[in-house]
Amino acid sequence: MGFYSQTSSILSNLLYGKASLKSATIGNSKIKPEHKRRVYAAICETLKYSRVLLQVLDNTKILIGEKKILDIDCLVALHDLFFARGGIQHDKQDLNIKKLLLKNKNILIKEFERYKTLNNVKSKTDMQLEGNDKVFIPRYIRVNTLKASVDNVIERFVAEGYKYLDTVLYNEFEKKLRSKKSFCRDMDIPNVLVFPPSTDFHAHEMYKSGEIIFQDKASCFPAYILNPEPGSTIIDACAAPGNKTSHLASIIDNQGLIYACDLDKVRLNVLIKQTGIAGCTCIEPKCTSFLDFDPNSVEGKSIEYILLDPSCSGSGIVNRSDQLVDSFIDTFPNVKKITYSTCSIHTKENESVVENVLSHQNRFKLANRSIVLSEWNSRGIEYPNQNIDASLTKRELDALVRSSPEEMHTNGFFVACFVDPALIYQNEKDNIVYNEKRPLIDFVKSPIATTESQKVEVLPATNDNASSVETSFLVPAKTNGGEIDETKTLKKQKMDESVFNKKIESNGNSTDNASTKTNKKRKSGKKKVRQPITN
Ligand SMILES: C[S@@+](CC[C@H](N)C(=O)[O-])C[C@H]1O[C@@H](n2cnc3c(N)ncnc32)[C@H](O)[C@@H]1O
Repeated sequence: MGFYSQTSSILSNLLYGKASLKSATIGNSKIKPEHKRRVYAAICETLKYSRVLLQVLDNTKILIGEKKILDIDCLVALHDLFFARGGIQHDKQDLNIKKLLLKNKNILIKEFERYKTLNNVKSKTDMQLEGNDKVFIPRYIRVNTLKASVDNVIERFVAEGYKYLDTVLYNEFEKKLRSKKSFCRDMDIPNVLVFPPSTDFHAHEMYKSGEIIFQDKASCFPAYILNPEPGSTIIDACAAPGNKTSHLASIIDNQGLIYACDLDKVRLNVLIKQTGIAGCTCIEPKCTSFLDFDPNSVEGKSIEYILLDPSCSGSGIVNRSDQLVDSFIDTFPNVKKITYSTCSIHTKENESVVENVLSHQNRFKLANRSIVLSEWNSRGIEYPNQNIDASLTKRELDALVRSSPEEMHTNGFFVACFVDPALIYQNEKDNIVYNEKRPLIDFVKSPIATTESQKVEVLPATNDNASSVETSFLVPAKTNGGEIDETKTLKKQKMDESVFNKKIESNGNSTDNASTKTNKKRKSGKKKVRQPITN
């Protein structure tokens, strides 16, 4: 793996708030010991100037039309171009990044000089981020309402000596959650509690019993926005390790049916275990690509809601997300609402995907801001676009939800909500953003790879590492840079496969808990023996 690819992947984790500087560099076993200090120094330096680097890159628009390189991939090399004595490093790796920057070297330097003039920069220090620019991400806990009420959980924490603070807004978290033993209720998402970042509840009884779940606030957005009613039939399309699945189960109060699809058996195994601990009884796990779910089968026709939360950033999905969403939207006849979410901050994986979806089909429209976290201030952003006619309007951008560590104190996140106007209730029809003018463009579908290349390595499925599992999937998995040892991953999956199949077939304890039981919508009272669909 080249130096620039490796450092940019680490940088991306840091900017998303998914790792600390030390653990991502000095404590990172994937970096050769002799390179650790150099990587650490490069990251520190680049982070210091990240604001100006991003701004210059954005202003030059050199990434427009660039399919494989994201802005974050260029930051360390751009830092070297502007600040390092020898400029961009000479070696045989990272050719694409280097080619792009060197081809545009003059434009970049000119824009950098313009930035300095406009911002009255007198020395390098004027361009550095200040100490108070560092991000503050609290420890978020979702109360699992299948097992406990939020009031009861608050009471129990108070009884343990925690100080409950009333009505704290997200922009006051940093100021008010200074004391280790203070906490508050989140004002945006029901049943979410907010603690200081260093809080660790891994050993807490309420965590072990599944009454509280570690889930970043932004990761609660999709299920909350989808808001299915009890009795609904839902696909959680990229479900593992299952935080959003258990959130959906608690929203429908276990009444209904959730097909939880995931390609990765190991991760699906974690989902089965975790949703079992959480007391979910309305989940049917399927070890399959969601694209293999037959929309015209009886099951397919019953689907009303879809939560689509694919892997993003470097996992290879970047140029396919639009097609993935599109293939879902086109096919399921009775789907009325779909959320598309990513833990990415890149417009290519977010706003551009939404634009593509709206440009290639006519059935689904964007749900209006009024039903998509209307009070949330961080919305869709403008993005480099070659096709002005197709670009999202201000109202459409306003219908999208974004979140970032710096501004909103959560991990980086994005959500769009699509609705079928013909299927939603009459009184909800004002909640749609129509854009009649958008020209429809034929969608040329290219084959979608849905197998090994997307699989990511996970930790063993134990209750104790549930939060690490959350971290492991949030950390973008670079497949192109060799950060993941595919052979190891596959071996591990093979080993876990037999355990998984045994569990499914025998309807063992944890499987039982996670399986579909009483479902108001299902007429037959018979218990179905679930079979994983394998590819
Ligand atoms: C971002 S993670 C999902 C996190 C999950 N929604 C949660 O909240 O816990 C993406 C997941 O999508 C799965 N995946 C990727 N492509 C898929 C496909 N075509 N069908 C089903 N699952 C897929 C990956 O194995 C990975 O577990």
